[in-house]
Amino acid sequence: MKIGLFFGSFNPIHIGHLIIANYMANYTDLQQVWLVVSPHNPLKEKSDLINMYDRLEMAKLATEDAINIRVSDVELKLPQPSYTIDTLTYLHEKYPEHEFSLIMGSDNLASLKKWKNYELILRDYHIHIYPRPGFEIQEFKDHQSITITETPLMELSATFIRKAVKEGNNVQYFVPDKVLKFIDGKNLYR
Ligand SMILES: Nc1ncnc2c1ncn2[C@@H]1O[C@H](COP(=O)(O)OP(=O)(O)OP(=O)(O)O)[C@@H](O)[C@H]1O
Ligand SMILES: O=C(O)c1ccc[n+]([C@@H]2O[C@H](COP(=O)([O-])O)[C@@H](O)[C@H]2O)c1
Repeated sequence: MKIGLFFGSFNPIHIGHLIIANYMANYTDLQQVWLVVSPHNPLKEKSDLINMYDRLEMAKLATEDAINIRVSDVELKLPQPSYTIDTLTYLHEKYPEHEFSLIMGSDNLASLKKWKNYELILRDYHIHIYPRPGFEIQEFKDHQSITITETPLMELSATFIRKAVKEGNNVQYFVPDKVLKFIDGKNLYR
């Protein structure tokens, strides 16, 4: 099966992520998208990161009824911080029957050279890029491993949502209802 891996902290998952996942899972040649919850992105501060089990749970709640979208907890069991090449190698060995590729925003493509063994990622895996405003696709544009998609965009960030919740603002519709209830029920991000 052709599976697109969408890595993120998902702190929390929001409709910006879900629009990308749905587009990739249902409008491209990918048959499934797996949301891979990263305990700790090697290039990000850990400061306002809530625990990985709550982030995993929210990703699952958000995609319970989704078509062709699954959530993977693989990085929760691997060493931290989570280097994408290590996760790809692990998945490739564990599921030889699947063909894995990556789903990545143009913001991440712009900093790909800082990733561990990025040349190996580019050599061995296909990458589906979606545009992020402010991050023009320049480098790697014509690389054989890169496909640029026309994904609809919703410019929302988890940072915006965390700040809004902290300030007592209403984030209904920015995250799915089940995620909103989970955040309220556990008093997260206050
Ligand atoms: N609104 C959005 N539209 C498209 N892609 C997004 C959006 N928000 C985040 N992404 C992408 O989703 C991936 C996972 O993102 P991540 O979980 O770090 O979320 P984030 O909203 O960017 O988080 P934060 O604000 O905490 O940095 C990243 O590659 C990021 O570029
Ligand atoms: O492998 C790396 O070196 C690497 C460096 C930076 C980011 N990543 C992964 O990319 C994913 C999305 O990154 P971000 O910055 O949008 O949160 C996240 O899950 C990280 O684990 C991976």
